[in-house]
Amino acid sequence: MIEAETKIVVPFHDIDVMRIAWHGHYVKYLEIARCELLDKIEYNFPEMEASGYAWPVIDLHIRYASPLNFGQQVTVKSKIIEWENRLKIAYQIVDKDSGKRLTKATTTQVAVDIQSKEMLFESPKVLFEKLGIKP
Ligand SMILES: CC(C)(COP(=O)(O)OP(=O)(O)OC[C@H]1O[C@@H](n2cnc3c(N)ncnc32)[C@H](O)[C@@H]1OP(=O)(O)O)[C@@H](O)C(=O)NCCC(=O)NCCSC(=O)c1cc(O)c2ccccc2c1O
Repeated sequence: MIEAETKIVVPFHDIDVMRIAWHGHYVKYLEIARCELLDKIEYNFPEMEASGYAWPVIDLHIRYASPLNFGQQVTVKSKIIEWENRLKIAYQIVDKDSGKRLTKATTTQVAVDIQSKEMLFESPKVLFEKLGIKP
């Protein structure tokens, strides 16, 4: 399945009074990783828009198992785990050096027809084509 690995160094402007990454910033780390993953299948935002579908995030889950520290080098591993009816991506944030798992997360996106603004209950053919899978 399609996977990506994205390097992030926890920046000073993301840390809180405990010198760990504030929980809200994780959404950006996932977004950066997701864009890299979607670029791999050439179906990131511009291609989605050109295909006639918006893909809003409708669900997000994050398990903050261990904190991310200021300056820590981490790898966000992302992979597509569902595509038939919705686009679900699973993430693991691991320490770059030790490989220790720090965070688990998932996001779910659904296709919305840009013209009609209606949600599709089955993913459009274009996603299957991008994934190299027969619908
Ligand atoms: C809270 C924790 C310190 C608990 O850790 P602990 O290890 O004691 O707990 P668990 O046993 O449940 O383990 C958690 C997780 O780690 C896995 N694990 C444990 N040991 C190992 C090991 N040796 N090797 C590998 N893995 C291990 C274990 O399996 C569990 O994983 P699962 O996925 O299986 O569940 C710790 O969880 C922790 O520090 N978490 C990070 C918390 C964090 O960074 N949160 C975000 C920043 S805090 C923040 O944003 C924030 C916002 C606010 O608005 C606030 C407002 C007011 C006050 C504070 C705020 C605040 O802090």
